[in-house]
Amino acid sequence: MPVTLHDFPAPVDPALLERLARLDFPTLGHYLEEGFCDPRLHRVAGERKLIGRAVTVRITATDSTLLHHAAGLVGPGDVVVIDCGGDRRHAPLGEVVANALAARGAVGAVVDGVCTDIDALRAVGLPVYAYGLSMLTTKLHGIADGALNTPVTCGGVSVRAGDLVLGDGNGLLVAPAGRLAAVLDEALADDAEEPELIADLWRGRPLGALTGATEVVERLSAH
Ligand SMILES: O=C([O-])CC(=O)C(=O)O
Ligand SMILES: [Mg+2]
Repeated sequence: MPVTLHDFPAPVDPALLERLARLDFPTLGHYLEEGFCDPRLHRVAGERKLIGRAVTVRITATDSTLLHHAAGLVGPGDVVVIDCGGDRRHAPLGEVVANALAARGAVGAVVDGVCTDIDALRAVGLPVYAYGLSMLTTKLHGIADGALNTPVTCGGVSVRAGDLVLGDGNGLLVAPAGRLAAVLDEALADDAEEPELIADLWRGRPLGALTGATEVVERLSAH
């Protein structure tokens, strides 16, 4: 099986990125159902919010040769999404790969597996998401299998090169730009209204009265 190399995706509209960056990402959880990664795939390093364009790399369980190659091709705003073929034992990313990505302007990495060098990774500051940590790493075996920028699976979600990757301490969402753009106005409006909602709660208004839930429950329970 050969190694497959596809082109890098088109750039993402900077205005969309700028508006998404202002959003509290879990607000999207009120509007979307698809694209949320398995919550066990969590942030292990990099406290800042993650937002960028997916570059996908599929490697085999034990061999990260293609990832090392791809690390020299990524650019500003990229998020490297690494499909390890389901492996959760061999870490393909640690201090060196994280520095390689950060040095080229990449804004994050997502490993559908484990990563290593956790203390050094935290010092790099690049947001990294993984299922966990491991001392056992991948090697440069040069196995003739793997793909760059073809669809991969990450956290149970299908990821295409060019999808947007949004992450914070709550988890990860991967979606095409259009799907996010379609709900962004409403989500930003929700965020803007939230301080007033919370202030009303402290003024003594019940949550169900403010959201309409109490009226629904009364109707549903009426005989
Ligand atoms: O080098 C690798 O393939 C994994 C690693 O330990 C690092 O990135 O520091
Ligand atoms: Mg290392």
